[in-house]
Amino acid sequence: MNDTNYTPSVAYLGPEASFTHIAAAELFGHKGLTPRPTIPDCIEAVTEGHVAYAVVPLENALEGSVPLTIDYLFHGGELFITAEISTPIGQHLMVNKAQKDFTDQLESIQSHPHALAQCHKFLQYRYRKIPLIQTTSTAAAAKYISEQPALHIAAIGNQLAAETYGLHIVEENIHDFHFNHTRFVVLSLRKEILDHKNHAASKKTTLMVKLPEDDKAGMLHQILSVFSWRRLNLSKIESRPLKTGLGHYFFIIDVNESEDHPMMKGAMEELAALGCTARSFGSYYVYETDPSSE
Ligand SMILES: O=C(O)C(=O)Cc1ccccc1
Repeated sequence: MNDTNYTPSVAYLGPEASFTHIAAAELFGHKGLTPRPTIPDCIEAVTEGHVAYAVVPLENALEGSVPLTIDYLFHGGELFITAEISTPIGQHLMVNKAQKDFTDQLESIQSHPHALAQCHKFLQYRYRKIPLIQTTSTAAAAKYISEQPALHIAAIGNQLAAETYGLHIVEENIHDFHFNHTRFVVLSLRKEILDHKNHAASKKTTLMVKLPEDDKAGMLHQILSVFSWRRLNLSKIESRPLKTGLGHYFFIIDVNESEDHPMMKGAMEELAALGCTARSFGSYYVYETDPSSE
């Protein structure tokens, strides 16, 4: 990103005109981007060395974490986060142009599960009886309906998808809450920090913390105090299943500091002394898209 002659290869959750595509293009430009049909395909493209980076959605302000990304990132354990970009998300209902006069006859509405969930109230009140069909991305839904002019189906996705696939927008901005932002992360096999020349950004570190096997009362409190007395601000803590048994969890902790900060080094040492396993997924810049594009 700093060297204008170098074009990294970047896999993103496609097809063309997905929200992830927009986020990836914002960070890397359009050269070198290659769509993959699913989040695991994006991640495998990196782990198998086909591309240098993958851009995938990690978390949405309305819906929370994207489970597939969390699963492959934290349970895979090979990758690092090298940058984050947070973008506003506007969801629109769209149909094939051949269907624009038949929107009262819809037989299904398709989109990524997060997009369907972001529009839950709209769908509940306006299209209560219409089956909702999950797709691998919003753009996959848009592309599919563009190929099916005879079917009474709609997709939920962004403006670019409507333009790219020549669709008719039935209703704009159908997401239930105005503040609908998604965090996308750039993953790499190498621990590095992507420095985007034009954007000011804050730095953050993502940790995966596992409690000791002989869990004791107050353990989570002790973990939090490791950060609090050092004045290390946390921007997220989330428990996720360890997948070893009911009630077994690990914690994803985001700290608003770089891992090479002396206080962070001390925090990691204290976590180890408490018997926790703490793995850093890297320190990285957090970029925001221009709010005027919302
Ligand atoms: O990138 C997409 O288009 C996706 O389907 C993932 C997604 C879904 C909803 C909001 C942001 C990203």
